[in-house]
Amino acid sequence: MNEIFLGVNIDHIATLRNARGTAYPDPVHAADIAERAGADGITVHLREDRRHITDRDVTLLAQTINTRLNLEMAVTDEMLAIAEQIKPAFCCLVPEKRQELTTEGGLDVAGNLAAVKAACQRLAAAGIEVSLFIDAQQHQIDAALECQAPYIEIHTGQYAEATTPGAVETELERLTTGIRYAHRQGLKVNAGHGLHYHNVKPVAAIPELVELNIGHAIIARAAFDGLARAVADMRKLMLEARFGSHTVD
Ligand SMILES: CC(=O)[C@@H](O)[C@H](O)COP(=O)(O)O
Ligand SMILES: NCC(=O)COP(=O)(O)O
Repeated sequence: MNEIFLGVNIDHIATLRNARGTAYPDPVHAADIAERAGADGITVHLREDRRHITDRDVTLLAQTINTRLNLEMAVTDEMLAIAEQIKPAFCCLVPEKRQELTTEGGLDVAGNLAAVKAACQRLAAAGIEVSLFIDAQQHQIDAALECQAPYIEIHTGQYAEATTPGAVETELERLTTGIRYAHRQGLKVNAGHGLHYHNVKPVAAIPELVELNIGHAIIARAAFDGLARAVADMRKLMLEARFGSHTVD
């Protein structure tokens, strides 16, 4: 049974900082705490409107973290140029609309094949591992294969927003089917969006998954329990789901 890795998204440390325009809390400090608490990677979403993570944050994180940086970004020349300059370990290409509160769905790779394929080639040429943030739909998975992206990240938002046990089960089955299909095609499969302490275990238990990227719920829990404890508790749940509770201290 393979390990399941935790990418901690620290966007909303920057949301709190930007709320007052202070220098604190600093995402660079948050990344250090998260890594020391067990994060296997740090994820940030550099949005076109810089509503939270800024270019300064991405530059300093790339220079200071000890694990690996996963830069989420839209498929634009501006962001591609930033990625080529920063050279994060990973770039996750995500859809973006200025008016959205948060990411609302997966990237339409199938409908934008030429642009996404060109972006993947540009990032690969810069030595960056590319992940495509997509819904668990076969045609999007097939399009990701056509772009020769080594990774995909399956959008778990609909699963997270399901409100009845039946809907949760239906969404989990849909995720599992897509993840298994993608894995069989040779893709490395991550997942994320909307995962929290009460819905993460069924997703973490899917054996074909490599990594979960989780942010909002961890940062929210950190407001009460501290960031180190919030990260450690999430990682413990994930490992329990994958390996059973007897193996996690
Ligand atoms: C792509 C994704 O699902 C998350 O990384 C999300 O985009 C976090 O950023 P926001 O909270 O600004 O949406
Ligand atoms: N790609 C998902 C991510 O990085 C974090 O999403 P969320 O946990 O903040 O919803």
